Formats: sequence, C-alpha cells, structure tokens
Amino acid sequence: MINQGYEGKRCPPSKSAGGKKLLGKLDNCASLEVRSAAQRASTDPRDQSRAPAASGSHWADVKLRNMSVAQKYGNKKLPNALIVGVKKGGTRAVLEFIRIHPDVRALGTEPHFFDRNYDRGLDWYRDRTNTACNGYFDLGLSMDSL
Ligand SMILES: Nc1ncnc2c1ncn2[C@@H]1O[C@H](COP(=O)(O)OS(=O)(=O)O)[C@@H](OP(=O)(O)O)[C@H]1O
Repeated sequence: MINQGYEGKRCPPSKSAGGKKLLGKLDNCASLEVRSAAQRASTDPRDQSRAPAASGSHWADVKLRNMSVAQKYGNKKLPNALIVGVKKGGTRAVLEFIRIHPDVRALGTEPHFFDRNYDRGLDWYRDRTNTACNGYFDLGLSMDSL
C-alpha cells in the first residue's frame, strides 16, 4: 500500500537526522512546486487571452469544472496510507517507526479529517497533506471518536 503511484520523485534528504527530520514541515519538497491550476488560470495572461475579456468568474468556473484533478491540484496528493487506531492503542509509536523511512512523509499533527473535519472537504484535507512526495501517512482517526 505504501508508495503506490510513486513516479520517481523523492523528497531531498533533510539536513537533520533521525525521525525528527520528517516531522511537520515539508520545506524540503518546496522545489516540487505545488500551485493550484485555478490560481494559474487567474494569473496566466495566455489563459485570459483565450476567454472573453469581461467574463471573469464564469469562465473561471467553466475552466475549473473541465480541469482534471491533476490540473486542479498540481502535485498535491491524498495520503497513500492512513493509520487508524483506538485511543492509547500505540498509533503514534507506529507512525514514528514508519516515518523513519526516507520515502515517507507524515503529518506532524493528526488532521482528524474523517471524524471531526470531514465537512471541511477534500480541498482542506489536501492542504493538510500538502506534498508531492509519496508515502504520506495520515494519523487522523481514532475509532473511539467516531
Ligand atoms: N510498544 C508499546 N508497548 C506498550 N505501550 C506502548 C507501546 N508504544 C506506545 N505505547 C503506549 O501507548 C500510549 C500512546 O498511545 P497512542 O499513540 O494511541 O496515544 S493517543 O491515544 O493518540 O494519545 C502511551 O501510553 P501512556 O504513556 O500511558 O500514555 C505509550 O506509552
């Protein structure tokens, strides 16, 4: 299940050593630019020249609807794996061991997407898991909080 969809991109190794290097921030992946195509469409003069000048939001909506997921979200990917467990079941320890692997990026904090933040939608979730790297773990759900 890990690293499905791996396309040869690896996050450069971090300067710090050990599991701590993988905590939280993903600055190491910054070179793999993640920018929504919606933003590109609104700033790219080539795109605007193809749409009628005064049609602003309508054409932006049409473009967004016709975009593929990859075009919309760039390199942002949903997690490849989730860790699910009961409270005090040791899920944090599992994550800390797995995230030592150099191809794994994991969230620093638990997003609780499926139990508490589901209403915020996938865009919100993608923003939390903002990465172009694979093997993203989401320690986001405790069975006892459902
Ligand atoms: N291998 C192993 N063996 C026995 N106990 C272990 C192990 N790994 C983690 N732990 C203990 O699990 C507790 C943390 O569980 P969680 O990571 O699920 O915590 S939490 O519910 O998300 O807060 C936490 O227990 P407490 O110290 O009582 O809080 C850890 O000490």
